[in-house]
Amino acid sequence: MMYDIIFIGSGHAAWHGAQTLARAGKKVALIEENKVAGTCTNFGCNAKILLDGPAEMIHHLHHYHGVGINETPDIIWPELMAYKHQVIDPLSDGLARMLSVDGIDIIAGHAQFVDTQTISVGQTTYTAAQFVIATGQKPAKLPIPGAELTHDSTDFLDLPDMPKSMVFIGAGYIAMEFASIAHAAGSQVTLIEYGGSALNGFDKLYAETVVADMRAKGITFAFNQAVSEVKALDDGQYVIETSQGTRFQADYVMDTTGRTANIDQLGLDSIGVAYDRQGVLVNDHLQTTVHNIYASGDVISKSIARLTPTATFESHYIAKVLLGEKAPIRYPVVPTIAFTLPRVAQVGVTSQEATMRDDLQVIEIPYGQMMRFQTLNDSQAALKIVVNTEKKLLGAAMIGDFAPEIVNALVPVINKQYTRDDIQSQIFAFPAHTGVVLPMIANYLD
Ligand SMILES: Cc1cc2nc3c(=O)[nH]c(=O)nc-3n(C[C@H](O)[C@H](O)[C@H](O)COP(=O)(O)OP(=O)(O)OC[C@H]3O[C@@H](n4cnc5c(N)ncnc54)[C@H](O)[C@@H]3O)c2cc1C
Ligand SMILES: NC(=O)c1ccc[n+]([C@@H]2O[C@H](COP(=O)([O-])OP(=O)(O)OC[C@H]3O[C@@H](n4cnc5c(N)ncnc54)[C@H](O)[C@@H]3O)[C@@H](O)[C@H]2O)c1
Repeated sequence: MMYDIIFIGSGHAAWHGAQTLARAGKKVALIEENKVAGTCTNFGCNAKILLDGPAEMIHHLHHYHGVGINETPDIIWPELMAYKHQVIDPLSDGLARMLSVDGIDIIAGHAQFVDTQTISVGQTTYTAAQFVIATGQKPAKLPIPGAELTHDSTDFLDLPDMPKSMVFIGAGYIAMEFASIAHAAGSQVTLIEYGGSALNGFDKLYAETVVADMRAKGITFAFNQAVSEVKALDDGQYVIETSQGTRFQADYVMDTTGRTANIDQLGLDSIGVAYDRQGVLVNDHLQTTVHNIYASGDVISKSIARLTPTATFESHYIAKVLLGEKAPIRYPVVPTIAFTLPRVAQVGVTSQEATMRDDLQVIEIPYGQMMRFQTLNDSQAALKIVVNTEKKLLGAAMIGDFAPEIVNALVPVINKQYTRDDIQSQIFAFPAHTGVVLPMIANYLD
């Protein structure tokens, strides 16, 4: 079969662009070896945020302990997991149906390049004028004895019962988010982190505040410890040893030490597509070292955050390029959120970066303290904003239960370089969190 464009993968890095191209009259196929719709929909964001819901609710209720609420409900994990299956499982077929309406073919199986115009799936070959590698990432496995005894994020999001105790190796996004969920669901949780801090990339103070909050709830952290071996005990538990000589014991061990590009057995070497340890190399048009082959999403070797919205942005951009766009890709600021309890978020220039530059100022706004009638006793809620000498917003870090909504509200303020008047000439609903924070920020703009 001859196509105009074949996407390898069917996640956000693929299907948005595929849809645009098909609607523009191109003959398009997606090749998918697992569930259609990729990681975010099936094994990532969507399932995660659904399972986090009751944990978030309990976290909110805690703010009212002693001031109107005295009991916290329990999470019935098997019931919640059944609900997750009910909501998440049909999404894949739903997307497949939607894509077929646009005339997009979905080919099931593992794709491997034969040459720069041909790809094989099992015994069948398909040709295309252009290809997009959108194969994402897979969970990393530590190269240690007993690695096969550890579990990954996909296993966690499918747990039929919540183990009594869990060890997370690492304290990045996945470990911190899942540890919060597991703890709320009754598990005794320990995180063992190789570095000296959690949530690298987020504001240091806010990341430390989240760790302190999690510790206060009873979650254990061990920093500066490299896990060296995992052993199974006869009673079904596991021992986790570190190079520093510390031993931990738990019913379930999660390897949450990062993710690596899905480029094995794709045949990249044979056709000359270059890659490094981070993924496929691309130019500023997302073109690989082979002119008719592009790459999109998590599989790219890039400094930009590997997130669903960035994968979606790249997918849209590639569709435009394949339809004649000449301009190089220009990323707007990328907001990112760790769905811990409390949440932390970051967009644009970080406060750490700003403190090293004379032309930037960091302003702290402890809005949780200032707006206690509204912030549900979430008194730690706070923002650090970065403004330049022209008093324009360049970045912001924040902590608090409503950080996900606030960070998104700040995206246009940064991208469109809003002035004070741009904000003050609009009416925002009150007492919504964004309706409080935006006018506060306006005071610091010109
Ligand atoms: C647990 C977890 C939680 C996350 N939470 C968030 C969040 O809250 N917010 C956020 O923005 N991001 C989140 N992410 C990141 C987000 O899921 C990814 O950035 C996003 O899915 C990337 O999309 P993609 O299309 O590049 O890759 P994927 O969605 O991984 O899609 C790649 C697809 O390619 C297929 N594939 C691979 N190799 C082949 C092959 N050779 N042949 C055929 N098919 C192949 C795979 O099966 C997969 O379906 C999370 C990730 C995880 C793991
Ligand atoms: N909310 C979100 O947007 C979200 C949520 C989950 C995942 N993601 C995506 O998934 C990616 C992967 O997440 P992740 O949490 O697996 O990776 P990560 O890179 O965020 O964190 C991995 C952590 O493991 C630690 N580590 C590495 N080797 C170790 C060892 N031997 N012993 C102990 N600790 C060790 C690292 O120091 C790091 O802190 C993220 O970078 C992001 O792109 C995003």
